[in-house]
Amino acid sequence: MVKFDIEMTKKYGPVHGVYFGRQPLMTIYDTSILKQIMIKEAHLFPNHFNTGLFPPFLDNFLFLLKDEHWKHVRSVFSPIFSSGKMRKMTGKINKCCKTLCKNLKVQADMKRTFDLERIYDAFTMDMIASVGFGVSIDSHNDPNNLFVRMARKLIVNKLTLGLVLKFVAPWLLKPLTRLGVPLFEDDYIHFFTDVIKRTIKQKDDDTADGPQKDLDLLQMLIDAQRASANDENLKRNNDNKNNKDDDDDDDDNNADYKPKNDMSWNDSSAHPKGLSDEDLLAQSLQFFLVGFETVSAALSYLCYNLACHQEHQERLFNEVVQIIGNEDPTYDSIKQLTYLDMCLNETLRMFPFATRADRVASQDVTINGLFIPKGMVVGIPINLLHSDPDYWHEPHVFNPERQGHHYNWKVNTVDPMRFIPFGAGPRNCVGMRLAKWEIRWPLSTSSENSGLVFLKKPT
Ligand code: HEM
Repeated sequence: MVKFDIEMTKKYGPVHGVYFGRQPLMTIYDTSILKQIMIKEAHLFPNHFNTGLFPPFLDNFLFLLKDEHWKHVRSVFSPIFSSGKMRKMTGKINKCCKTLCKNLKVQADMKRTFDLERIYDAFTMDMIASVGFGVSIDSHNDPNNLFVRMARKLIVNKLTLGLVLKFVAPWLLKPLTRLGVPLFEDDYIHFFTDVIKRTIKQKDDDTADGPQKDLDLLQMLIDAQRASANDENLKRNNDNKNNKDDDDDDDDNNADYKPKNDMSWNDSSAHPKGLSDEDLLAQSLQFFLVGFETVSAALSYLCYNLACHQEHQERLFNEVVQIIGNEDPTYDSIKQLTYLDMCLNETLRMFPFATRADRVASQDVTINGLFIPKGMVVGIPINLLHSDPDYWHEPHVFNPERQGHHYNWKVNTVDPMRFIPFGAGPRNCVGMRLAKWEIRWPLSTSSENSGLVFLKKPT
């Protein structure tokens, strides 16, 4: 994709067009225009492009929601990723990391090469099951577990008759469904609906005995759903976001971004109160859809980079030993691992999972002299922005130092729009903080006693 973007940009300039099916798509490789689209004039580009490649029961997931519905669900959803809430998951995350270390040690003791990506894939599955749903599994050693099988079905999103029809002849979906033709696989939907119902029931039983200590995202989502059903609670929920205790770190690249006029998070007035049950189901399923491959791939790429660069790996190892030692990492101790953060950012620069982002123009608009018609999809070539040699010296070299303070893009050395692995503006990645913790945590656990694997440069 990046090769295609480079060739198109060379041939046709920083603004050029392609078609996605019948949908025209304008790729823009000009950071001053992108800043307007994603941040300053974000209210004119409020939505992502729906390619139509998801089954209908996933159309309600945040990434695809539009306008007021999106605004409402996001305002309910984003507080569950605050640092205060993350801290409450420490026990669960440490448990998954211990399972990971145990599995890595077994492989290392066998003294032969193994597929690290498969191990991180299983670890990410365990994390989502535990942090997302409060379900404790070891999917590396128990790949046939029902929860794992259902989650994988959801992630793989097999091409079904329904999906093909949704793309080429959507008007056929309703009559065929009425005739009972099986169009989509839906056993995993029934499975997760049942998990949610049981969690709600469990939650009601637990609250009768007092508040719970160890929370998972689904429980928080249910809390948020209930709170949002009542204006007073919703206001309190949103006020919490400004509470320093609850949200006290600056993981958010867009932390200084203040939503403009009608993009305000607190505006729930324009949408009916509460989250519907479909919203709740879709938002919990999205932990897999957007939180699985992204985290697993970033972890694997980070380890690949460290394997290829022993000097960086050793510096990171020393930092972990010095700050964490043989203790279990905590939210606050991991925050002190600045070199780890630099290595992660550099990895996300080189290998951004989302090679492209997009926005749809909600009306005719002219930005810096460029006319963008209503309905036009704007393509944002993240990979190209991260790898242009005019801005990143030797872009394909892993150089964590360039992510340090003296190089920091925040102090103008590099335009901030040239490092957007999680997107930018109000429509950026809502799970960014969780994602970064899920990646940093296992690497902070790799101290001697818990089975550090010293990686060898791949041959
Ligand atoms: C390394 C891991 C991840 C990367 C690189 C990543 C990247 C992205 C990107 C580029 C976008 C589009 C942003 C934009 O258009 O400006 C996005 C959106 C989103 N991400 Fe992530 N993501 C990651 C992990 C996660 C996780 C763990 C979750 C949640 C559990 C998550 C939830 C979402 C959601 C819900 C959206 C849509 C937000 C909206 O439309 O309001 N992501 N992500």
